[in-house]
Amino acid sequence: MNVNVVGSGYVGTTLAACLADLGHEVTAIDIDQSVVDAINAGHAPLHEPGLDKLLAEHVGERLHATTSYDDLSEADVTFLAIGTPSEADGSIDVGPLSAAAEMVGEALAGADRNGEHLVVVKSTITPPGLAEIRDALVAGLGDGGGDVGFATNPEFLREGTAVSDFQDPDKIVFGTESDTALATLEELYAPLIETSDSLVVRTDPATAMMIKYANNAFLATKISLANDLGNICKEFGLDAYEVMEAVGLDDRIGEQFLRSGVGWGGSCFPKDVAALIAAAREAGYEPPLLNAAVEVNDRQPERLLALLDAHVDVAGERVAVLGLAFKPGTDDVRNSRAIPLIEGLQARGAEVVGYDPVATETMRERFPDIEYADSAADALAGASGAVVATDWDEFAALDEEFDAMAEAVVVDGRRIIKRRAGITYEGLTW
Ligand SMILES: NC(=O)c1ccc[n+]([C@@H]2O[C@H](COP(=O)([O-])OP(=O)(O)OC[C@H]3O[C@@H](n4cnc5c(N)ncnc54)[C@H](O)[C@@H]3O)[C@@H](O)[C@H]2O)c1
Ligand SMILES: O=c1ccn([C@@H]2O[C@H](COP(=O)(O)OP(=O)(O)O[C@H]3O[C@H](CO)[C@@H](O)[C@H](O)[C@H]3O)[C@@H](O)[C@H]2O)c(=O)[nH]1
Repeated sequence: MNVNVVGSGYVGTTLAACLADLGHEVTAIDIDQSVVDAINAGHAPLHEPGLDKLLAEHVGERLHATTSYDDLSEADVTFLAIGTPSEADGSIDVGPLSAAAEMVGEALAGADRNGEHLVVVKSTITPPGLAEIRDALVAGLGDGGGDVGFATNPEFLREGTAVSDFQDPDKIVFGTESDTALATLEELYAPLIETSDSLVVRTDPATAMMIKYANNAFLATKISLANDLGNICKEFGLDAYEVMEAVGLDDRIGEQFLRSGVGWGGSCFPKDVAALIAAAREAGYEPPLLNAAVEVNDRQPERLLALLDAHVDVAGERVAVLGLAFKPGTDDVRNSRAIPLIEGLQARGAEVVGYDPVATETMRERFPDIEYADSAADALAGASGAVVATDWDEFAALDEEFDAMAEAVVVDGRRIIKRRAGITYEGLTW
């Protein structure tokens, strides 16, 4: 099939590359010329393992990128993969997605088309917010929208494993309101459905989006519960990892997303949980459990710093922050737990030095004035304390690097550092 993907961020670029890999002709559209240039040069505009390889394989063949909406109507399907960032009250800013929907409508209006053109919302948007996107599309179409369909197809990929998550998902959710739209999405995904064990969920557009929010709310709350229990374990002098490993053996609970520590960050969990709370509140319901999940998460960085305070007064001292990305495998620092840690250290008068294997430049945009080291060893040299915000594998191998610290106090927010003689080691929940 012939497909447009509007928006070439983490989701859009992965979607475009993976659809090309499934055999479709794909046009990636983004308003950012540098993003388009990177894709056309066969490079991912962001750090995502496996994406460069797919782009190099398909760019110039079945995949190309452009800033122009002019030829959009030649495709059968247009995905919207635009960001839906948070507003101050937690609700999402639908402006960019709305604008893109209207631009798609305008590009489709009156154009010669081969049967129904399906516009699919891939972005995460609350069920009540969906109407605004449809309205924007209809406004763009004007009188020319007779055979344009509207659907949702929420995305469940994780950053750092986006390509493999897309290629082998647990489930694929189609939110459609006509047989034609459902048939189009099933044809598009057919190669993937045939080759993977993915379960297909067929529902309406709003329910599909609620599934996405419920999924993320459940996972974020699961981690917060692990953190709440982990904090209790720490007070009792027990190891939360030993406890939760055993708890996870229960099939009804499952072993994943029970790793306690400095909490959940990233572009999705904080934003999506906040958006669901805001939309529920707007609809007249205040969700106590989701509010508590956020509260537990917000407190973890300060609990970590309190453990550091118990061993060293960091005012005027050099303190290393190991890991800046919100999780390993990505250069994304959106809502990274490293951010409140850096802010907390700065508030204590510490001289912060950050290190991350790939996220230094993205964090530099957020904190231009702290020092950035080229290696964990350089960050630790002369430091009077170290805090661990990201569980990059390379941190597990750190050993004699701690000997170069002025005071070897290490507070681990991710249980990645090996305890050894000569360092004062504190785990957040163990
Ligand atoms: N990042 C994830 O892991 C993930 C996973 C699942 C779902 N989502 C959801 O998917 C959506 C996209 O997330 P993302 O992280 O890929 O966003 P992103 O911010 O990385 O990328 C968005 C892209 O859209 C482009 N853009 C903005 N307006 C445009 C327009 N009018 N026309 C064309 N391009 C335009 C931007 O230049 C940018 O490159 C969000 O709703 C997010 O919640 C994200
Ligand atoms: O046991 C765990 C698991 C994760 N985390 C943290 O939780 C955050 C999110 O991790 P993860 O879910 O792996 O990454 P994301 O890329 O944010 O993916 C989530 O958000 C995406 C965007 O909506 C969804 O598509 C995915 O299904 C969902 O897992 C990170 O800060 C992790 O460090 C923990 O603290 N403990």
